[in-house]
Amino acid sequence: MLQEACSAAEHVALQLTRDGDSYAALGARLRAAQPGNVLTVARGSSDHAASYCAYLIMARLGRIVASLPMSLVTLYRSPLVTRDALAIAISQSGQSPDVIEPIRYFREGGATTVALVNDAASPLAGSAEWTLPLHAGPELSVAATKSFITSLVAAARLVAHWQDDAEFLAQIEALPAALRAATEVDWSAAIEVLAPASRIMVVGRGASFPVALEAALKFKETSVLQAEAFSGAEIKHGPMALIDEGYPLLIFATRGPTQASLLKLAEEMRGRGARVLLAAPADVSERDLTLPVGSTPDLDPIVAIQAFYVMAANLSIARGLDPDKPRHLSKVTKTN
Ligand SMILES: N[C@@H]1[C@@H](O)[C@H](O)[C@@H](COP(=O)(O)O)O[C@@H]1O
Repeated sequence: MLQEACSAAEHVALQLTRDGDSYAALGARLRAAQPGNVLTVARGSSDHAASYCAYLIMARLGRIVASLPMSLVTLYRSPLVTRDALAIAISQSGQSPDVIEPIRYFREGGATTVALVNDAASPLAGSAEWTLPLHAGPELSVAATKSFITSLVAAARLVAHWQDDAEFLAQIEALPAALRAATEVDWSAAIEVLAPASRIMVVGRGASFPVALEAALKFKETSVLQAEAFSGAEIKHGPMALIDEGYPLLIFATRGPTQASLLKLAEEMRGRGARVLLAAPADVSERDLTLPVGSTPDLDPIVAIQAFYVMAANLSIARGLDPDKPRHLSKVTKTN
């Protein structure tokens, strides 16, 4: 896991040299077609990448995006309207029927279908009209790392080309260097707190919420740690009742409109006795962990999760586990 996570920068660099014409052609098609409905289809870590993709599309293009509810196509056989739709699937393996079947359904119904997929020979890759490979190389560890990071980058490229935004594209080009630097950040303070922990809340908001979801899944998969992700706006609507003395909270306070509210939340939760691990950029003096940044706040989550992955792999080992062999889990899980 650690090795694969640390190789993300080189795979992102490779991805950025590939498929530029396809992304540009897809961007032109989307600007011309102006899809009315946009939906994402993905599972596990890939679904968290899809949440980031949805955030970028909504924030930068103003299009409303929904995550296709599970089972609607595969089990309910619901007669979903496909006209004017854009369906985006994200997957490392491209194997799960509940990702493949909806993409086939939407394609047959005339929608624009896109697969951001690592295995370019997979059934998913063959099902979508537009297949954009992640170029993450073989990923052997059960826990997705480099495929997640390359999915986020592919999502950002898709949006940049859809917007035809040269500035955002240039900012994306700077990601490999930022990712390399992020592998060097020292998050050992988190390991000290979390090695003996039995539960944790992971908090993000806006662009950082997808990485909070991803971090919580990694804690479960590789550290057998009961972890729940919440938006900073949700904590007070119920979850806060769980907070008692020493309750661990990891907060991803990336830059942007939500940062101030997350810093305030950190202070308030400290006041209630929580053991807060505030991950924030270097200019935030009250941080516990330094969050590396990208060239623009919308790319910060990509760099943030890179720093987190290094810590998560080491935490798993500190807890006496093998991050590459989580119990009960498989690399490829086929659900329908
Ligand atoms: N244990 C793995 C997860 O880590 C992964 O995120 C999910 C989605 O996989 P894929 O991206 O291949 O569709 O499948 C499995 O359940």
